[in-house]
Amino acid sequence: MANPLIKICGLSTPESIASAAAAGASHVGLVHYAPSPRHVEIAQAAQLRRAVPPGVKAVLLVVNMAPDALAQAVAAIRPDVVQFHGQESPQECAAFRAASGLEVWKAKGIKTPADLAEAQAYAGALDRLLYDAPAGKLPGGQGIALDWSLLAGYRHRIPWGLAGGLNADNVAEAIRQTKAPLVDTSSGVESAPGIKDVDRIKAFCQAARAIQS
Ligand SMILES: O=C(O)c1ccccc1N[C@@H]1O[C@H](COP(=O)(O)O)[C@@H](O)[C@H]1O
Repeated sequence: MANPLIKICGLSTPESIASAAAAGASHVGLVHYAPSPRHVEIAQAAQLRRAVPPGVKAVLLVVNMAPDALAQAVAAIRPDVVQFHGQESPQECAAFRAASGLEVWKAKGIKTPADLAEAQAYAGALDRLLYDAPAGKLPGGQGIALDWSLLAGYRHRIPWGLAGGLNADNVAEAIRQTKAPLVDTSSGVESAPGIKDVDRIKAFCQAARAIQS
């Protein structure tokens, strides 16, 4: 199995972006969602985006954002990828993808086999589906894992990734069970909500790459 891509999300300082890149992350995420402890304003996100080194993709995470506001945010930040993490429909994702020309991901909360089957309706509308635990108080960033056994052996209709409660201690097992081609973490590499920890980022990336089959 090839090494999975690694996304470290919820970064809010140039130093944490540099740490994630140095540790081997393929993607770094900026959260623009006011209720989140990882929220960054547009101007700050645009500055942080300039700190993302070549070869690492910048992901802008948004939740149910109005199309005009999203277009303005994208124009200012210039992300490589937009990750929708709310109730955005396949039609909305497809329309944004066609209009922006950007790579588009959509996170879906998965609790049952039916949820997983329903998520495949996004095939054709996206570049990647991201499976997460179902929304709680926040739509994501909750540190809660989904039941990985749901994904074991599943025939996905679209490129995908695994999010939700991943950390250095469990990511290897999550990859072993699910064969995830991309793993995504936020709260699992923090010392407190919104505060990224360089050593945890390093340990996560090492553990994600250590798996062989
Ligand atoms: O990180 C947040 O605060 C957040 C807020 C709103 C939507 C999504 C958010 N985070 C994303 O959720 C998944 C799982 O996060 P975790 O590893 O369980 O903390 C991931 O894609 C985060 O980027």
